Amino acid sequence: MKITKLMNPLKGEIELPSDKSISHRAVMFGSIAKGKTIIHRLLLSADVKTTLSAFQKMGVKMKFVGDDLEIEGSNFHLTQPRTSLDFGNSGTTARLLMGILASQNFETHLVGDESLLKRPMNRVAIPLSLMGADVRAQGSQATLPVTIKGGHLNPINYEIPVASAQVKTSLIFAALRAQGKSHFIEQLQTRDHTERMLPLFGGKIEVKDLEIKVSGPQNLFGTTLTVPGDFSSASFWIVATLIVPGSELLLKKVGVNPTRTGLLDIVKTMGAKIELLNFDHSHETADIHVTYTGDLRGIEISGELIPRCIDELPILSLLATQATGETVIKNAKELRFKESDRISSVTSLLKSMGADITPYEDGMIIVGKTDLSSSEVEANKDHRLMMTAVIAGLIAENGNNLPDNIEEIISTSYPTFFEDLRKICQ
Ligand SMILES: O=C(O)C1=C[C@@H](OP(=O)(O)O)[C@@H](O)[C@H](O)C1
Ligand SMILES: C=C(OP(=O)(O)O)C(=O)O
Repeated sequence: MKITKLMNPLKGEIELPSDKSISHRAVMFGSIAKGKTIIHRLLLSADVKTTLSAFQKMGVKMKFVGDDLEIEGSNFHLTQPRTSLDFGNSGTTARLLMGILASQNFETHLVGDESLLKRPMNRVAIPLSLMGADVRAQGSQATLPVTIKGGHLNPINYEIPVASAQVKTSLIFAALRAQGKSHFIEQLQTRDHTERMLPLFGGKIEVKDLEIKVSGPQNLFGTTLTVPGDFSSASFWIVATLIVPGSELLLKKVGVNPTRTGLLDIVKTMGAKIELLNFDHSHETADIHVTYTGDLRGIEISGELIPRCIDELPILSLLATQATGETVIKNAKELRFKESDRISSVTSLLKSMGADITPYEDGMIIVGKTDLSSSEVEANKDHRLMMTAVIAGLIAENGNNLPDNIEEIISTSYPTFFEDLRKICQ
């Protein structure tokens, strides 16, 4: 596929697809709760379909009624799947489900695609084993294929060594079924969708700054919930607006949970014109209005900001190529453990387009402003890298040549990405 340089600004509005992290959790909570859960606006991306199919294979009944998904919860009584569970490209499905499977009294074999097979699972395998689950995996990183046999769980006191919402959530799921009170400490605040959703299902959790306490065993009860628009998906259009001269977009009903919106703080500090309108407190959504100004400056992105923008760092790196001066991204080693090693994949993508970008062990330094040139983009199973390549193509002399299966890769999180792009191109 070829993406060509835009001659006109981006204009109009987009209603964002629903949030991937929240969709995964809504399906998981609905599947382990007792009774019926109704989910409005579930994201039907490849990763979320992976989560749906895993629970169906473990006996959970679900059906669509109109646009709503209705789940008949299992009350934590899942059944052993007849085949391996294939988690495809989805790290969230793999790590969170291991936390749920840790309390299930049967053995399950877990596999994934070539990208997921490389991603470390020891971050959940170690604490879940300490709680009593039997986890067998590959090598020192405990990569997939994993065999997990759950059962009786003990509570633990555990300082989570990496800033990871996936690890935190996996442990919360396990702690809900342990005999006693578990106590976790996070290194930095990561996305808190699980902590917010658990009480909606009747669960109890104590959260104070970076400390979390969960008593088990607890039962959960089905509920009705609506998934907000995905801020991470919105970030591609925010950056597109900020780099295509004359652009102006309204992004509607986007989730603006502060643990996710580091990119808003970052682009404001860089000098962007961006505002939140129509804030809806009950759903924590807002419309984001963003306007091109053209005079952005490089900044440092580090520390507590990193978990608040972890999935936005590829597209922020593109933005940095269009800002004056140096952008320094550090404390972001976690980028190396995503769908690709995002420090090296982002560096090679932007370098191939002529950017001044230097990779480091835990980040990158990008010096702008650079006129980007066209590139033959290599196929990569990383949806966020591929969306970054598309947006970069909108400003590159002669555009970008993209891999043929790019739509399929992007459907991991954003199945209507190209439809939305066409809507705002004039
Ligand atoms: O909990 C989640 O839904 C996610 C947490 C983050 O991963 P880590 O927990 O590995 O940082 C993020 O990168 C991923 O896209 C989704
Ligand atoms: C890292 C991501 O997802 P996951 O870990 O679920 O594969 C992502 O969506 O950028």
